[in-house]
Amino acid sequence: MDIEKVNSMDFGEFVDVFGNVVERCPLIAAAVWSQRPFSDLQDLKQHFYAFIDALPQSGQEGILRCHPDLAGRELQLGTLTAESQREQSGAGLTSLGADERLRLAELNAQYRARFGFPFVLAARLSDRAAVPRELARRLHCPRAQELRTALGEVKKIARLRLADLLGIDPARL
Ligand SMILES: NC(=O)NC1=NC(=O)NC1=O
Repeated sequence: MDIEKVNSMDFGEFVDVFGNVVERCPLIAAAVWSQRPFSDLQDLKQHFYAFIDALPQSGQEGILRCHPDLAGRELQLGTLTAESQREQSGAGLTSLGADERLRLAELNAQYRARFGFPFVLAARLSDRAAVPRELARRLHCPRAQELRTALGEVKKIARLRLADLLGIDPARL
């Protein structure tokens, strides 16, 4: 998909296509649509990032809270979005042993208890061994730093999802 096609989309089509670039936050795509026309595909991505960066902290934390836990209840219940299901299974999180799943659940609970939002990481850039390691490491970070780190992961997820939707290599975004 090229930038002319993106710029030609009406509101409904744009949100249908890009509404889950940020997990369960179609409002972001709705807001980005009003910024068209985009000069190129990188500019489109930058507008998603700029919206996230411009939010007050409460809004940024709200974005994190829209993310399902890694290897959590939604994965067990099969209620993940298609993108999240692909990302989590791609990281091997659908084939964890009971002890691995329990350890992740415990770490996720500790993380959420400490920060008040869920642990977010770009699962496609990680794997079943790295996820608990990263979670355990980030659990001890200062809150302000951890919020920045988590939003950075949201942007990585968004870039990979955008690249999929546009049919291009993520390195080009
Ligand atoms: N809590 C999370 O990090 N969730 C997720 N990361 C991904 O890459 N996909 C998800 O659903």
